[in-house]
Amino acid sequence: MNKKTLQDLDVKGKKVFCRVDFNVPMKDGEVTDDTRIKAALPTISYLSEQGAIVILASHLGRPKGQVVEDLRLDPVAKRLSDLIGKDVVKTDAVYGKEVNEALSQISDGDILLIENVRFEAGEEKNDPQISQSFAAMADFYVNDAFGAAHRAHASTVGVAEKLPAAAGYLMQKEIDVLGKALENPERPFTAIIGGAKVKDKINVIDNLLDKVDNLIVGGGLAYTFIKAQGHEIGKSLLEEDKIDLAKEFMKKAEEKGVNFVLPVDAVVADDFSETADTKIVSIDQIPSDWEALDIGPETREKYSQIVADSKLIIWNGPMGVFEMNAFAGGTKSVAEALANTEGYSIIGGGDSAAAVEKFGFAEEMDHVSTGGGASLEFMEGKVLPGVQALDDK
Ligand SMILES: Nc1ncnc2c1ncn2[C@@H]1O[C@H](COP(=O)(O)OP(=O)(O)OP(=O)(O)O)[C@@H](O)[C@H]1O
Ligand SMILES: O=C(O)[C@H](O)COP(=O)(O)O
Repeated sequence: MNKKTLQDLDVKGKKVFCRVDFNVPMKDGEVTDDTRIKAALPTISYLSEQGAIVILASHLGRPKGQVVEDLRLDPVAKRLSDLIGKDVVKTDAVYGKEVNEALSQISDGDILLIENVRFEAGEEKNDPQISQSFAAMADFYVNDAFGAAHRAHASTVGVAEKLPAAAGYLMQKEIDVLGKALENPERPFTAIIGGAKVKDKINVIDNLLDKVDNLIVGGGLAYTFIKAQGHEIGKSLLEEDKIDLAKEFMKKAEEKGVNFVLPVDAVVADDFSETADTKIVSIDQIPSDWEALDIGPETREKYSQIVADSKLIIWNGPMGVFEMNAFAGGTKSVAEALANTEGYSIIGGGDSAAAVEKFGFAEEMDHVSTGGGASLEFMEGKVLPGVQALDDK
């Protein structure tokens, strides 16, 4: 990475405003998945051990500039404190008198978490007044929030422009792993793209077709491609206006010598429900009033074999409606293949990360990105504003 990192800052006795992505799932006031908090610990511990005063900032949910009681960061502060084995001071304000008072009472090495930055309307607008308030609190800015690096907000971009700004360890690792994979891949390089909508994955597929040896498509978006091949897909997910684009992608793959792989069979259901009647059919035999909700056994076998034969695999988006047990088998098989391959396995965040976690394979993966939208935009080849705003080396 060509950006400054923690090693470039002398933080002893200084205040560091550190943006993290603590946008974690919560239920009844408890953090239900602390993956993102754990992922930020190396940076937080390092800053604290170096004797910096660590001012942490994060968003949680989308409160849209209002105070939403359920989106306060107190449960996060508690979990962080348990994980790091140290008190974490939490303020109810994002900036201002309360935060300044708290800061005046803490010592080098201490950690303070300000309130959900999205309680302030100016955060998402990258309002210069808010970023100035953040900058006024500190001597340095560190961004460790890879998951929010695709957002150009006051706490991710504005403040970075007002202070000496460097990447934290998590940010550095995410950019290094994903960047290296896309720029200088070990081959065979396989991308597996799933999920629901072609329109959300257009730029990812387009960018990956320039880089991969195998492009595997699964999930709901596969059926627009199956339709483009001339097969009937019954009531399966279809984006009619993307059929021509699907044809273009298949043509581009052929021209580039990319092995473009689509399902050969599917689990079809007579209803979008856990209790629907289901059967396995060949991909050209989808009944007109049924819908394909998972890849079939032959497809699973085929995809798993390609994964086993690859040196590098990047996966984004589930193979079926994995939230329902009846249609989770395809996603589980692919997750298992990634867990078992000798190739380097990268999970592109969001639903796919949730799926590998659900099936118990997360530990087996080489890299599970903490970014959902951010990893997707990175794979699209976009420059992430939160990274761009950091100081060059
Ligand atoms: N065959 C299918 N028919 C309908 N929906 C499907 C099918 N396969 C997968 N899905 C649904 O796709 C959804 C995920 O799609 P979406 O495009 O939102 O995810 P994603 O954003 O690609 O995932 P990620 O968060 O990993 O980037 C899941 O909720 C899943 O149930
Ligand atoms: O969960 C995420 O993907 C990040 O925290 C970004 O959240 P956002 O989509 O609400 O900006």
